[in-house]
Amino acid sequence: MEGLSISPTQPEAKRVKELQAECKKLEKYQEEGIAEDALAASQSKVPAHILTGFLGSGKTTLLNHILRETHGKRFAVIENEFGEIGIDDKLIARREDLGAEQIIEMNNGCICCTVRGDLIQGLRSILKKTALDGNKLDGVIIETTGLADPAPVAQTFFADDLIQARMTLDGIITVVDAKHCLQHLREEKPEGVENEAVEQLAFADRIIVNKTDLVDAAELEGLTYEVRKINAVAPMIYTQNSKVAVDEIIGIRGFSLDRVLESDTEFLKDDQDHQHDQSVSSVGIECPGECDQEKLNIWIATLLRERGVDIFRTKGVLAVKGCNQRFVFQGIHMIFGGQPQDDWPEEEERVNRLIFIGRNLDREELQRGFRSTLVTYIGP
Ligand SMILES: Nc1nc2c(ncn2[C@@H]2O[C@H](COP(=O)(O)OP(=O)(O)OP(=O)(O)O)[C@@H](O)[C@H]2O)c(=O)[nH]1
Repeated sequence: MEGLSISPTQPEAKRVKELQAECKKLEKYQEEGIAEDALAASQSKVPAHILTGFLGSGKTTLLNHILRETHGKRFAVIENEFGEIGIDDKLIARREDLGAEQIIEMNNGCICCTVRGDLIQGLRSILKKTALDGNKLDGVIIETTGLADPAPVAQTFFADDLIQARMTLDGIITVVDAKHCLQHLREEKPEGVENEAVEQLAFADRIIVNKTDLVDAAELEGLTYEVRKINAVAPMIYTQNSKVAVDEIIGIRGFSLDRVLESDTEFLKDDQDHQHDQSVSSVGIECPGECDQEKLNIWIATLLRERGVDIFRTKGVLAVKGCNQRFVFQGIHMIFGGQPQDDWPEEEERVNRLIFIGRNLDREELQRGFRSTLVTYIGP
C-alpha cells in the first residue's frame, strides 16, 4: 500500500491560508470591540456613496433629496465642509424629519488630505456602531467639500483592512453647477496643484449636471462637450435642484477599481502628494446679535456684485430682527438668496454664522461689513 501523503494539496494549503487570514481579521475586530456574532450578522458589505462636486453645485441639496426619497432606509452620513465655520449640519435633513441615522461632521480640514485619518476613524466607528446595535445599515453617504479631490477619498476603501472587508464603494457621484462649472474647469492652477473641478469629473461614476434652469440650451451643449472631454463614460443626468431618480445614483455598482487603475496607476499608493490651491481660503464670521434685513440685503448685494468673481461661495445661518426662524443665506459667486428655515430653538442663543470661500478675501472688510448690518452689536 502506498504511504499516505500528509502534506496538503495546493488548493488545500491556499484555503488554510485564507482561513488563517480570516481568523486573524476576526481576532483584530474582536480586539476593537466588535462581537463576532454581530459581525456574522453583518456579513454583507455596506455600500458607500461619495457625493462630490465644486462649491455650491448642489451636493447638500442632493443629499437631502436622497434622504427624503429613501425614507425608511438607514443611511449614515459623513459631512465634510470647507471653512472655518460649519454651516451644513444646520442644512441637512435630520432624522426626525426623514433624515439620516447618524451624521458625522468633519470640519477641521479636507477628508481628501488633512483629516483623512478622521474619515477612516469615522467609517470604522459607523461599522462598529452598526455591528453592535445589530441593525442593518443601507449605506454610508460621504459629502466631500467642494474643493476635495475624490481620488484619496475613494482610495480609503482600499487602504484599511476593516473598511475593505466590510464596505464597498458603490460610486462617486459628481454634481456640476451648469452655470459656473466651466469657469472653474478652465482655471489655471499653480505648479503641482490639481484642478479640483477637473478631478471631480474625471473620477465620476455619475455626473449630475444641476441648475439647468440657470443656462440656455447652447450653454448646456457647450458644457456637455467640455465635460465629455474629461470623462467620456459616466452617464450624465441633467437636473434642477438635484432631483434625480435615486436608483440612478444609489446601488449602481458604478465604481470600478480596474478602470481607475487603467487611467491612474498610482491610485492605490498611499503616499500621493496632494496639494490644495492655497490661494483659496475661507473667512468665517460668528457673532451674536440680530441683523437688519434691509441693511443685510444692501451689503451682500454690493459685496457680491463687486467681488463675486473671487468670492466663490457664501453661506450663513443668520438671526434677522423680527424673524423667529433661522434665516438661511446662500450665495454662489454673484447669485444669492435667502429664506427663513426652521424656528430658533428657545434655549439656543441667536448667533449669526456666515462663511465666505474664495480668493483674496479681506477678513477685516468682511467682518466690518457684516457688523454694519447688525441692529445691536454685541461682541468683540
Ligand atoms: N437655481 C438653482 N439653484 C439651485 C439648484 N440646486 C441647488 N440650488 C441652490 O444652490 C445653493 C447651493 O446648493 P447646495 O446644495 O448647498 O450646494 P453644495 O454643493 O452642497 O455647496 P457646498 O457644500 O458649499 O459646496 C442652494 O441655495 C440651493 O438651493 C438648481 O437646480 N437651480
